[in-house]
Amino acid sequence: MTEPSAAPDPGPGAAVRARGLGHRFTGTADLFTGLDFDLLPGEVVGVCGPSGCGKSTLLSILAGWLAPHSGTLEATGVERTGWVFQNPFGVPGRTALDHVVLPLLAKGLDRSAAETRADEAMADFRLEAVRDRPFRELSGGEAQRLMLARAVCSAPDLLLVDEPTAQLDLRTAATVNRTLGAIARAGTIVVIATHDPHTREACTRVLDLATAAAGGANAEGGGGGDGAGGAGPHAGAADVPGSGAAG
Ligand SMILES: Nc1ncnc2c1ncn2[C@@H]1O[C@H](COP(=O)(O)OP(=O)(O)OP(=O)(O)O)[C@@H](O)[C@H]1O
Repeated sequence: MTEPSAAPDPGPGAAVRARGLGHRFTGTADLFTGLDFDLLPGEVVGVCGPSGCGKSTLLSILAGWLAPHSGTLEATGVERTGWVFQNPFGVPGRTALDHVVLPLLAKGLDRSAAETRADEAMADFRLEAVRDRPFRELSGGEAQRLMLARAVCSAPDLLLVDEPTAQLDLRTAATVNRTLGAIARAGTIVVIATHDPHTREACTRVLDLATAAAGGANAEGGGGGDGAGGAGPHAGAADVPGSGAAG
């Protein structure tokens, strides 16, 4: 199988460390409590649990948009964070290609080099056919994959992705999972909120918020990939053998 070309160049040594992390909103019960985990480059971490358990909330905390109600979160070496929403916004009249080229132009590439790189990233997400279509004509799944391709071109240290396969057929979903695994292996910390058992299977590690809601239990478990472990307090990438992600 050909390795997807997505090859971000994140800064060295990115890490996220959570201790005793918990959150509830004003007037709500605890969504999760006592979460301990470390995130290191090379991992694809699945955030799982039933609807409303706090997956997107945890992504907001990881992004630094929301302060946790309890516990601490330390991020070191994380200079760029990418977040791909389930229903992303784009510029309706601009082409798909324009959306992916933009961060590359911002990084200083000329238009030709930026288009070459953008085409590679779009191919990784099976978007060749919509390259020159305006954003308003894209399906929900295409629009989300487009934002994934764009995020990859921004070379984030930390990539947060909300339900990347919810709108996709099995084959396209497998491509997305494989590409996210390749992005992680290239040095990005990838965190995916998901209900999809195949995506969960492709993760190197899983944070199960259904467990965390019970109150302080360490919620980590292995993803499916290579039977990766990571269970146990403070488990980090050192506990995760191999890549496991979406081979
Ligand atoms: N700003 C807010 N104020 C109050 N409650 C909120 C706020 N944001 C989210 N919630 C509630 O917190 C809970 C967790 O929401 P969140 O979006 O994190 O869940 P989720 O696990 O991502 O759900 P889904 O799988 O359905 O996307 C929900 O009950 C939601 O209604």
